[in-house]
Amino acid sequence: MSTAACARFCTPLTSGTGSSSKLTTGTGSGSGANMTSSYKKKIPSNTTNDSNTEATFTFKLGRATGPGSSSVHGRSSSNVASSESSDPLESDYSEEETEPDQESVPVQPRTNSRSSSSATTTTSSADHDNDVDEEEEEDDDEDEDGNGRDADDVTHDSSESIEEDDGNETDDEEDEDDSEESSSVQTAKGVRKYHLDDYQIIKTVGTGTFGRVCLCRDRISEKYCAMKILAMTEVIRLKQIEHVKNERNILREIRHPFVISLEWSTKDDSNLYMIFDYVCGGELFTYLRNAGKFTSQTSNFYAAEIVSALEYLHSLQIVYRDLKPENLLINRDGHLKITDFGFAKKLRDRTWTLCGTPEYIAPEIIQSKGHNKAVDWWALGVLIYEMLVGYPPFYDEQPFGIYEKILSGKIEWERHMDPIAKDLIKKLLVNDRTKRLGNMKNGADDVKRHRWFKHLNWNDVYNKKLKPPILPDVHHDGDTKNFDDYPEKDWKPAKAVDQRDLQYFNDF
Ligand SMILES: Nc1ncnc2c1ncn2[C@@H]1O[C@H](COP(=O)(O)OP(=O)(O)OP(=O)(O)O)[C@@H](O)[C@H]1O
Repeated sequence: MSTAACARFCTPLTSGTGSSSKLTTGTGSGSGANMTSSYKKKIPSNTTNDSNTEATFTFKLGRATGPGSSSVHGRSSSNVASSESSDPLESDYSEEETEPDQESVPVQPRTNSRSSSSATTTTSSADHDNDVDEEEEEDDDEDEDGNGRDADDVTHDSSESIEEDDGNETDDEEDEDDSEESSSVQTAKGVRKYHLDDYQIIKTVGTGTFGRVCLCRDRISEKYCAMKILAMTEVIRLKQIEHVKNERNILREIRHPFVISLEWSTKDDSNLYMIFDYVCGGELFTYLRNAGKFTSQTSNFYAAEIVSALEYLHSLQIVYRDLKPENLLINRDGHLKITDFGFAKKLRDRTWTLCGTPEYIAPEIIQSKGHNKAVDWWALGVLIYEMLVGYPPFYDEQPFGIYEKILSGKIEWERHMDPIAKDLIKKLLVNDRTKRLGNMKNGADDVKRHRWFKHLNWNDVYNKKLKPPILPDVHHDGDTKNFDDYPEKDWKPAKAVDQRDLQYFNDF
């Protein structure tokens, strides 16, 4: 999330940084959100372009990143998450095999507006050659990956993964200590008693729907960290309790070189806190908007690290559901860290929650068919396209228009696009998820064996042996130049919740 990323975590601000969005929940496909807000966002100066251009964004569903969009650099995308019940705990009813079309789906708009330098981010329509592809091209069936395997030849197996009865049940025992503002945690160096006061808050580096993310410094280890602060009142109001608990629970379970590491989490009467490693290079989104588009080689590097992470998450039956450049941070060493697990979910079967960001939503989510890890492979196809072209394949001013385009299966291709990358994108953006690369019998292996990745040694990818195409301009581990500035005085202390509401977070 970034500035505009005020979607799920919208701590009340008095002005400014994008969290003052007006959010109205609606029903239906998620296009009914009325969310208007605007703010100014400044792209950090040390990325590809050095100018600190300011741009104003309007929050709405969908992001202004389409071809020919006047604000092609900006993104006003929204996260959408469905929930129907008036019970704030029932923000995600996927455990029940609810008839999907019975759902009424209040929308959690996400406002990931982004700005970037106008000098470098204009997507030229001149090199955007509208060669409308009606799903298949003549050579498509002949396309084989490096191992002579054609995606469509792979045994189809929608292999639904297993959804847990309740993704939050497992932690009750361990959580006894975590219900206070301090807790003891076993670390590599022994047991450490953590306390919120151990962290000196330095600066806000990001905002979200329920709060903000701050750079802070651990007074004990002197390490820089990122502290995500979520106002409980907002989490309850937006019925995102289960999503937030999912996020914490899943993050506690996972460890991967390209996934953000959760160090500790706690709460007080007003807020939930999650402490992460601080990733000082900023968002991939910023680099992409400043560059306009990435080369095939650069896109390949980032895609490979994401494939490695998705394979890992899916092996744990975790579906991520929010893949997009805003949620990909670049570390000081140039490697990726996937952040924001607010929509991640442990699966036992399909899930029905409408969530994600319009441009990256898979058709089966729009159609309320129930979805599984295949949605992440779809989003990977969208992401690779966006990296190579500079804007997403399905774009419209309105979310409904985006959804129509996603369902139509039509993609416009640039004439000079790398044909091998194009082949992979086509095999990921397959509407029928049982035929989508990554979601068939061989899982992620089918993606890894695609010709676009054939030069890669996947162990080298995992071990960060590939040379990163971009090294962030960072002077020290606590450098914030790659993030926007947020007026700190705008932050009001979150209201304390009463004891009854506090119980919702007993196991946080
Ligand atoms: N570990 C981190 N290191 C550095 N910056 C971070 C880190 N985690 C998050 N950020 C910054 O804060 C922003 C918000 O974080 P995140 O997306 O996790 O919050 P969110 O509240 O879930 O957002 P949203 O409401 O869009 O879902 C990120 O986009 C990023 O710019």
